[in-house]
Amino acid sequence: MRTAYSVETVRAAERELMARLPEGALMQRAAAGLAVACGELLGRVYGTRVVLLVGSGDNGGDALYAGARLARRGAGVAVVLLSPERAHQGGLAALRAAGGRVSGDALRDIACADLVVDGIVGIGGRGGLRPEAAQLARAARESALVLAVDLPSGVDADSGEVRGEAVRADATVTFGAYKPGLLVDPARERAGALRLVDIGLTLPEEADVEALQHADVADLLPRPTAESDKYRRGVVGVVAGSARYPGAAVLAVAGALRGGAGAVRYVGPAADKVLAHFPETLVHPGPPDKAGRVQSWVIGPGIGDESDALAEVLAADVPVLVDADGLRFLTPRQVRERTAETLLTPHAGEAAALLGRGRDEVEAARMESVRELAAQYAATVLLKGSTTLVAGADGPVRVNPTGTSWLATAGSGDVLSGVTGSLLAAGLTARDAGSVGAYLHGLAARRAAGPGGAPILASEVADHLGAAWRNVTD
Ligand SMILES: NC(=O)C1=CN([C@@H]2O[C@H](COP(=O)(O)OP(=O)(O)OC[C@H]3O[C@@H](n4cnc5c(N)ncnc54)[C@H](OP(=O)(O)O)[C@@H]3O)[C@@H](O)[C@H]2O)[C@@H](O)CC1
Ligand SMILES: [K+]
Repeated sequence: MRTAYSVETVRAAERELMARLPEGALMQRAAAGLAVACGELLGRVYGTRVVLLVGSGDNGGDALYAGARLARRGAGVAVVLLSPERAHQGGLAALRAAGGRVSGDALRDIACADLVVDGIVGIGGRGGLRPEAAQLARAARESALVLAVDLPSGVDADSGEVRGEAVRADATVTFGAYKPGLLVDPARERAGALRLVDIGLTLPEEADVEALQHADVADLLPRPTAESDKYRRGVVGVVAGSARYPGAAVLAVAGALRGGAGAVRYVGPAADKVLAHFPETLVHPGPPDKAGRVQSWVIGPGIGDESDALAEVLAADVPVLVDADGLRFLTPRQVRERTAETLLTPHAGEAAALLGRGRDEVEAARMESVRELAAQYAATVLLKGSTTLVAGADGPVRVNPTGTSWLATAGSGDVLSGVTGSLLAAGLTARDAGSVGAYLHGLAARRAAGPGGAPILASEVADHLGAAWRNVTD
């Protein structure tokens, strides 16, 4: 599991450790790790040109000490001081002693640099870059590799929000723990390749944000045993599609058949189309409460105005996943009254409608939005997007690390609903089903898109779910 911790938690852990170590020891650890990462990014150190952008805090201190190490190994190091009178004095002295110099012409030095190190601001930052820093960051981006110290300056460490301009880095070296913003867009996209330098912090067991990795997913995936039959493995009921949108039914069933449940029961008007594609489906014209037993329901993709079916499904005492059209008729009260789990899977536009705000506001503040929805509905919420998030009423927010922008294609959400609902039927909690479903779905899309990337169909994502599953468990 990759974990991330809020600034408050990281600061508390730092204080606790600093009290036990000689002054400056933590910064030296950070700087040593940073210098190694700079060397690796450059390929060689001797004879290279490095520019440090240094702000008024300890983030700049890290950059200065790392710069001193690089200068001692033969790099030409120039520092641009954004706030000369407040720069870290010890770091500046160390850089000078190692042969580094203060830049007299920032833009010219940046134009000749091989590497620009962004030590403008770290976890003490507020808001986007100030104008002078923004200009330097743009220049750096145009002419050199950019490595961010702890965080790309200008991004919010806790939420991943970018309010104004921010550095766009090729790589980010972060200290002690990943910060939530490094895993969540829009900030994640500014961070480039991530590297964690261990500085010896002791962190709480429960993280603020976590991202499943292959091994975590392999542990969570349902596995049939010798005693399993199709009913014991779970039956997922799918209420999807309509005369107008029969394809949504086919795609949701395509996902559900590959999500680990023993059987898929389709309920709705597109049974013929579903059977034509997947003869293994059990079908029923409805209503859902007459369709037979299921261990979970998926409702919503392409159902149009079928609000009666929604009320019936929500009245069932099994986990329910509500997606797409199903979200249009949902009230917080209906969900809060349920005893079994509910998983809502909106994209940003649907989340915005549920929250009564603009889509852009949700995109800009994804973490806050998903947490707020989960609290309002007392449900688990999977917010789809470039970094899909899964949040419950409490506990860490899960970030999906396997997403790809090729997934932004019609019908891919229907496939996700199906596979995730199937995992619910197989007995996973809503948090696990949501995060495992998103993980497999993302991997399947990457496989469908191929190594170089290419447009994909939602049905191809479904076709690759089996390969994604094997990829995780092999
Ligand atoms: N603690 C430790 O043990 C360790 C800490 N470590 C390192 O320290 C970093 C945290 O250092 P920090 O607390 O000094 O804050 P930091 O982020 O450098 O800057 C804050 C200053 O920036 C300014 N400022 C604010 N917003 C701004 C903006 N948008 N644009 C421009 N400037 C802005 C603001 O000053 P202002 O101008 O507002 O008065 C404020 O004073 C951390 O990220 C890690 O790298 C490592 O060495 C490991 C050990
Ligand atoms: K930084």
